Amino acid sequence: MIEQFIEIKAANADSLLFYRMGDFYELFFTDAEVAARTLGITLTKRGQHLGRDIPMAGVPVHAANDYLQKLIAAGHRVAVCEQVEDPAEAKKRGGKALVRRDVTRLVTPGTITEENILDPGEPNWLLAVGRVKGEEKPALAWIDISTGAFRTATSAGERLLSDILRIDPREVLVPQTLFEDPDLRPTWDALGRLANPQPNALFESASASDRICRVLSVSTLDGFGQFSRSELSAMGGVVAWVEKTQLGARVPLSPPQREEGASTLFIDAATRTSLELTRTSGGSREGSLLKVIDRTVTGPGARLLAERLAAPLTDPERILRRQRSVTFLRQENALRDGLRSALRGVPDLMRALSRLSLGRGGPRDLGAIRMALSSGRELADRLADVELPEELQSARQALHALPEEIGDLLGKALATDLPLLARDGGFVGEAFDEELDAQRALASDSRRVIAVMQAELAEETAIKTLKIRHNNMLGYYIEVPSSHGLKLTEGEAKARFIHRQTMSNAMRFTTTELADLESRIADAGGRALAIETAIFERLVGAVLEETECLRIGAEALAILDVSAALAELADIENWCAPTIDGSLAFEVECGRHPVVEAALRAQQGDAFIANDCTLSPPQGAKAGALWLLTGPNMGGKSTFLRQNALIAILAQMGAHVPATRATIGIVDRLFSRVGASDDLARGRSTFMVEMVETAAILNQAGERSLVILDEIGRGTSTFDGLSIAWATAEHLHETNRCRAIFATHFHEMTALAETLPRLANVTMRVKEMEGEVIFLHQVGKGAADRSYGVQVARLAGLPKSVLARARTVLERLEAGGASTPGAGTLIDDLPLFSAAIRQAENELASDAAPASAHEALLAMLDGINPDDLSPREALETLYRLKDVRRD
Ligand SMILES: Nc1ncnc2c1ncn2[C@@H]1O[C@H](COP(=O)(O)OP(=O)(O)OP(=O)(O)O)[C@@H](O)[C@H]1O
Repeated sequence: MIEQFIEIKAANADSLLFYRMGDFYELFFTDAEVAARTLGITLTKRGQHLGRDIPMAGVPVHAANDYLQKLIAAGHRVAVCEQVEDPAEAKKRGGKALVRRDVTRLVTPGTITEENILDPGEPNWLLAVGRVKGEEKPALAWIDISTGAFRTATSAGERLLSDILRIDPREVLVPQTLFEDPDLRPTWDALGRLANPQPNALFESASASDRICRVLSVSTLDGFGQFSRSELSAMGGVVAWVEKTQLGARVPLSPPQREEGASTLFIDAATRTSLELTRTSGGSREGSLLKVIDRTVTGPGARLLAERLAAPLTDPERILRRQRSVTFLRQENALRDGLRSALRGVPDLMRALSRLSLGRGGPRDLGAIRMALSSGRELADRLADVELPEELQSARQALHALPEEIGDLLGKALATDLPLLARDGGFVGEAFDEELDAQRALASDSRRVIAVMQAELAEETAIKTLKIRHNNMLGYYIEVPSSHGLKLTEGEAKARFIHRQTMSNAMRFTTTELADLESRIADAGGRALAIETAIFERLVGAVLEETECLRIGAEALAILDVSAALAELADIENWCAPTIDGSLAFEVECGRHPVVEAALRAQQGDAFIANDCTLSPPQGAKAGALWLLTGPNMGGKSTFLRQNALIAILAQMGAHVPATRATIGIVDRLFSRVGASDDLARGRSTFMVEMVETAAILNQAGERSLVILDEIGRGTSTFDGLSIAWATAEHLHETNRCRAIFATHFHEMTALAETLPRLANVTMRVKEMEGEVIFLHQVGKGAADRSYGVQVARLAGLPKSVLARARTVLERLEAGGASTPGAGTLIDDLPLFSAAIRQAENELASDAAPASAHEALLAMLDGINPDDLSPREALETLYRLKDVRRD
């Protein structure tokens, strides 16, 4: 057996092998060790191989899905190996012949379909990258086999990572040569375990067309548009992987849809992470913008919302088409409520359809389609006779076009309570199939028929205590007390009653009639199941015939859900419909940050303070404005920066926005540099990360971009930082000419307003009362004169002694007037240093023993608090120490 395992494992080396043995999937060797570690199951051993114990671990078949889920989540792939022949067949080959086994399915993160493994609100994209020689730009193709969605796009080297992150796939297939391309190394490193290198052959562009045509059952791809060879390579790769993992099952793919690069707002990887659109920077959905705005009531709706949020549009007409649906449903309260309650509980039609198509579906999936069809009809009725905006009109049309006859057929065929698996039977309702009803009647009538037979036999034999019973060994039998048993073994009765067993106090018999009845009952059960299985296949076939129509209907349901959800959100949260046009305007009146606002509300803290933002080209100017935002720590600068970026995203995804009024001239690229984090894995310090991201912005932002920059240059010395921030602001203004907000603690930069005409100074207001600062969170014209860092440090709980010392240092620094006075002056002025130095100098002057000079230096060192020193001050202190030693 272990030889069979080794052979199958060798063909699936990069997967954990689930090897079916009875009611368990067993894992052996290192697979067993990995599984035991990941799943917390017991590691045992079974036999020996090459003189060593074979490690083994197993999971029960009935609970395999839960274990699969954990292994997939941990980034593993699993090959499920089943028995592929009847044990009886194997026996025919010889007593010891092993039952044939083979891999029947490869489970990988991007190819799962199980309802309990999938998240209902998230798509499960499998993505492939392709790039052929002679074509510079890599292409992407991605499929969600749980719904059949199939997309493709052309990317570019520098934006490959951001494009991949926008799609947010569960698995990324990469041709081996691209995986080894040093230029793309950082992309694969950033993707980590998601990237799955595969042999180049999988991505052969020449054979890709045929493969895709075969899967889509078409003779040519021409009808779907012209694809580049790189696109074909990516599409071929992703389709080949689906075929490989699904091992021949028919995948219900929809025709490939091309996404034009310029049609979506470009959001680079760092921006996407820092804005926490669909996940927080910690990776969780909780606390993301998506979580806060999601009011959808169905899984497909939640997925569509996430998709729209991840890829806002850049065509005003397409945006407005979506926005009009939201505005309409916002006004039509009653209709919206009705739609939402009808949508609640509508099952996930596409996922059910996909499972049926892959041969992994069951009666409940048919039930889901039955229910989705009847809900679709109900929703279409609700929308009938209403004057709808264009997008909703198309949705209504799609719902009207849903195949009524399939709904009726399923309605008639299916019972109310449905089992998970077809082989469990009992899912076809009564009066659907005569033969089935007859067989069922026979099976269920058996009790009555047996009771009648028992009464007749008791009368005939005059044995009142005669019973007909059943057990697994004998099946049905007649039982009489021993005292009567002999009667049945003599005379005429002997011919009729066939002796089966003698017990201590009873004897058991059967008759030809009873045996007949028994086999009829057993057959009836089997026959009923066979009829049901055939009906199941017929129903699945009929449903799959209508795949295209059902898919369009499912999309319509998702669109209704998203539009109604965004309308509900806008209504409850009091958002406004932004004006969208092709200008360079950016006007937000009373804008809010939806996530911070929700958090403040949840904490029952202060109300969120709304703020205006105007980045439209100032009078007479051709390019947008640059706001230089100063203000205290904790004043709300980052919140303000982010909220304006989020408003642009929400506006361009077609939603209403958290403001009282907004006009957004299309933004084509959005960049943000907010918050600092190091990237130790890639050997980059915090400052380095900041500079790399700033470089990306300065090199890419154009007139139509929106840029938000938070505290550029804080990770280095004051002068260096200020110089970089200064030059960056000038570059943004003069060269990039984009709309931008630049937050900084370098108050010196406010002087730039004198030379840069489109730059305006704004500040977060604070009030000082009895030495305390009160953050007003209000943005107003002008510049801040200080950062209130020490006050914020107090709020954070820094020790009192440190705060007192910091205040003294600050006072001296401010009195000095310069931004970084020489540390020498400071040391002289501030008591701790001067005391330490004086002590050291005294001790050296009095010709103290070297030990005491040493101690004096130690005392000086004790007096230094490195956190309080700027790099320059630190250097000066060092010289000072050296000087003391020289003296
Ligand atoms: N407009 C607002 N209304 C009410 N509270 C706000 C507002 N903006 C920010 N806050 C509150 O102030 C906190 C700090 O905001 P934020 O992080 O934006 O400040 P900051 O100026 O960027 O601080 P730092 O300079 O220290 O990074 C937020 O967590 C939030 O609780």
